[in-house]
Amino acid sequence: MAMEKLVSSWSNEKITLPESYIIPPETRPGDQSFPVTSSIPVIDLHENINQHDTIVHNIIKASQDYGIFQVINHGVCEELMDETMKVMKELHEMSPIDKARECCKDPLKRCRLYTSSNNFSNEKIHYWRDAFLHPCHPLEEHIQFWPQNPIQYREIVGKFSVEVRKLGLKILEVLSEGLGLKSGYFSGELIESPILLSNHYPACPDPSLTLGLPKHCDPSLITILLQGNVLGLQLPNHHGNWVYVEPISHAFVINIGYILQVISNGKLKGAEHRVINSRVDRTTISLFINPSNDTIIKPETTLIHGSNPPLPLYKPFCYEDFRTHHLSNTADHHANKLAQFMDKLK
Ligand SMILES: O=C(O)CCC(=O)C(=O)O
Ligand SMILES: [Fe+2]
Repeated sequence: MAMEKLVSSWSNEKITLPESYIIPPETRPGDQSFPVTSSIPVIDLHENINQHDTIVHNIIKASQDYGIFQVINHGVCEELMDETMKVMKELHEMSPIDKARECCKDPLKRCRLYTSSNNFSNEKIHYWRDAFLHPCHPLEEHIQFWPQNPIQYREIVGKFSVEVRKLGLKILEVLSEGLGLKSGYFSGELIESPILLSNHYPACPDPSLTLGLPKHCDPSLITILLQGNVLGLQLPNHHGNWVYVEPISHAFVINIGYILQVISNGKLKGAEHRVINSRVDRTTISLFINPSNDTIIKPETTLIHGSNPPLPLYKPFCYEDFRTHHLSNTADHHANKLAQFMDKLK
């Protein structure tokens, strides 16, 4: 990708918004000031304070009702969270030339720096974000292709990826218990390819006209998000009105993705969300717990039997095919091709 296309490469000098970043009126955020919701559960994972059964109950209930919740006392070191955020901000603030050098070391191109939707040249409208992603497990296989600048990148982001992945697996274990699946259900190829992604939304001259990301549901089992302290992440409330997810210091936002929605045969709900831009920079870091490409995704048999009527809501599909549809969906959010793909499966 040409580095000059990154929003961060040109947005400082621009005073007016380029036409191609203006979202059509139907989905444009507009001038309204959105409320910050207080309904999304904040779950304390500290086992000495909360009974294990309470944690299982709260996580399952939040995943059924909202598909999203926040966790505190999650065991990831707060200092490491701050350092990782600092390193990521430094990375996005580097010059385009330095970013090109540091972010493109992987000959297989699994480390990727891109802007908008990853399909920039085919989009009608662009989103106001830059993104950097790479695989993060097993660490020794991938870390050699990560940036060497900022100087601490590999060390800090490596530690962070390991800890956050562990947290993700712990939450999946709680979910499997709550769904009545056997211990260790979420293992092997289902969780084999976690991706670390950092989104950077540079300060925007008019956040009422742009979007950082359109409405979508993550193509993961779950996503663990560190959203920093700037408002941006939104989801529809029970009335269908957009509300902000509250930034809570050192909490992680946990999203249920489409893949878990399918495996649970609709018992858990993938959370739809979008990102609003801000007049100040916003950087976020997500870890997506993803299956490997050739994994066949389908509703778990025991969960089909537990449904009423006991029918699968989704047909089996290959994760790689799903990813392809997901990417084209984000590129052209009017066509909503992913929704079509999911409908076809029913
Ligand atoms: O940056 C955020 O707040 C959320 C990002 C997101 O939804 C995504 O990358 O899928
Ligand atoms: Fe997302």
